[in-house]
Amino acid sequence: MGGSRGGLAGQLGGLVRAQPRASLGLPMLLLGTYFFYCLTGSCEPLPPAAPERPEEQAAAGGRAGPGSRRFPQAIIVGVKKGGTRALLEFLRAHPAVRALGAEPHFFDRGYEKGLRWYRNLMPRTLEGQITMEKTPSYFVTKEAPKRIYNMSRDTKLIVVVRNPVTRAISDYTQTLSKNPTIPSFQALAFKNVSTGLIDTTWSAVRIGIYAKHLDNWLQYFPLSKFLFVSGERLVSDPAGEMGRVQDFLGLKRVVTDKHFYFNETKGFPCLKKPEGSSRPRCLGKSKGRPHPKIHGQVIQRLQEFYRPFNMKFYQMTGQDFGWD
Ligand SMILES: Nc1ncnc2c1ncn2[C@@H]1O[C@H](COP(=O)(O)OS(=O)(=O)O)[C@@H](OP(=O)(O)O)[C@H]1O
Repeated sequence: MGGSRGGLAGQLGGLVRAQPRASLGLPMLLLGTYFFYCLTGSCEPLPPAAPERPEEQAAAGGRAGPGSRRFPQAIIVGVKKGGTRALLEFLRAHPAVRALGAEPHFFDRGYEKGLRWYRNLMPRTLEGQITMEKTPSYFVTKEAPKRIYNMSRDTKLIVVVRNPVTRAISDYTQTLSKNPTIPSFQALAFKNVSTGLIDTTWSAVRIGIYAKHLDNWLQYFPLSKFLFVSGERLVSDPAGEMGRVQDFLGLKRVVTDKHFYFNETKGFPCLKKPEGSSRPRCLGKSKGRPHPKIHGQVIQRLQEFYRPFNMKFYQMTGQDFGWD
């Protein structure tokens, strides 16, 4: 008996003695987990949640809307001045697409804020809906492919491309509108006007060397993850190009020619019923603005400069964009 009482006491004693170890061990484990969590950048304070759409707020009686915030399954990664805003707005007319309106610039300028911060920016989606965002500068950001791959290797990537010469002029037009005292287009485009040497360090020129940038992306993503949208066809045949985009995203072809009309004043296709509105709407004044007149010889020289890069790009993508 005594032995068994001793045994019981011993067992109890063992438990009692074991307790301080357990009570120290658990906080240590929690602390360790927390530090590991912080090291991965996940414990930073979250930004305010993305604003809900009015109809979501109403449906939830003024509280946070239904659905959940997810990482985008598809991103419009480029190119600047390619027609990325038009594509995003056309996609938003699809009920299964929820897209962030502003450009988050997460994978180029805001990566240190962490993936949770990024996800929290996204609009809420319901089952069957996809989340999207567009930031055209990702296409020329060295680190972007790796960062997006680390978020999800299944991310679908859309690139809207446009004749690199027209794209460069469009880019210059935008800079000029913000700063009217900048040098002329030709002064910036050439290193030496008399020899016709192009200045490839000027971003308006560099962005248009699509083959070089695509090469960087192909180190991480196979070609099957990309869709290349023709910026020219997005203007001349928006419904046709949108058909390809919806197929690529695995969506029903809901956005069709019935959604568009050509606005003569704007000189561009516009949506009959944009997202959240029953009235027709064209893109803003900064989209589709007149370009300054550039000398024919300057355009020709640039066209020559881009030709080999364009050929390489057609070869890489298996698509002839008809710029040459
Ligand atoms: N439907 C429609 N309406 C208006 N504009 C249209 C449309 N479709 C394509 N585009 C072309 O989009 C060009 C701007 O491209 P982005 O939206 O990619 O520019 S940005 O990088 O986001 O600043 C813009 O370039 P600019 O013409 O130089 O202004 C347009 O040519």
